[in-house]
Amino acid sequence: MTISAQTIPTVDLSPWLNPDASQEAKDAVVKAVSHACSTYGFFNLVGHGIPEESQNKIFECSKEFFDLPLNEKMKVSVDKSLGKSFRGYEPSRIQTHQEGLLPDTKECFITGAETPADHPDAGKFSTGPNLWPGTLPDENFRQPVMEYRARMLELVGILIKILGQGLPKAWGYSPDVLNDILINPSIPMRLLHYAPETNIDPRQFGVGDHTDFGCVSILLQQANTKGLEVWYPLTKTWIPVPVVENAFVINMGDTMHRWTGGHYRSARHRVLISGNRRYSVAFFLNGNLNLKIKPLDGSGEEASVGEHINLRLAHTLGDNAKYLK
Ligand SMILES: O=C(O)CCC(=O)C(=O)O
Ligand SMILES: [Fe+2]
Repeated sequence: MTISAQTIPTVDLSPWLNPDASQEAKDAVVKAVSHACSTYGFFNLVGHGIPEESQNKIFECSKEFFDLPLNEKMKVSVDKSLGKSFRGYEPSRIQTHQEGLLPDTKECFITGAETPADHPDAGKFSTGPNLWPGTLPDENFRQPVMEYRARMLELVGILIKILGQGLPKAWGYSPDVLNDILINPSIPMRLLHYAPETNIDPRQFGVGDHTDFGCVSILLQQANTKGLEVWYPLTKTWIPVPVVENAFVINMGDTMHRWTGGHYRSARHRVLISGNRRYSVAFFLNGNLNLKIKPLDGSGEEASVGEHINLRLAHTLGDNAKYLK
């Protein structure tokens, strides 16, 4: 038998969201998600109920922000965020994912759960107030960004429940076993912009070969763009992830991989650069940073979610890890 994979699977969430759908139809969603996450670690999600206006709006926000002059963007750069909260603008060519690669060309704007500066945890890793550009009116930027984040949090909560139900029955856990990750979670979101590049060095990527650090990532790709690729170990090839209309790309991160003993795979992926501009939005469920997770298959040691993610991020930042100090 030859193993070939042209692209990642697509899963329709609508039976899960439909109160009139049969139990069989809901079970089929669990099966499809579980299979996609254990085989590829990636899938396209359709039937998610998030209106297209909401998707269009977040791209409008991205364009408004990235069109600002560099000096305006630098007024909210991550080095200005409180302590280790890691919010705001991250310029191009800051993060390097692999030795031998040049730093990523992407620029991004990072937000997280809004924690006021006087909260006792503000300034701890991934925790604190967001930075908002003073020149963009709240109703054009802050409000729609926060609304989109709220929708993503709701969606990731649904995905965690499905993933809990899809764990191997032989492990004997309650389907709620993953739910504690959703208590006061770290949920960074990156508006991403890939400017058109000329004279492309083969060591340069929009985002270099990496795995995500957290539990579940939800990515929205701009229509009619390309560049995202996933590594498929069975064929040892990079599979392109073309944009599927009205779909989110869902992928597993390292924390989920570790927690499930590799059952849900954190797959390597990267973004190629080209002469074309591209926007995307990546929402990451890192999860409750204080939670200690032990591989559910009994395969390894307990680890703290927060320490694991902080170390992984610092590694990719190299000298720029000063932003986390
Ligand atoms: O922009 C994309 O398509 C992917 C971005 C990504 O992989 C990341 O930010 O971790
Ligand atoms: Fe990623």
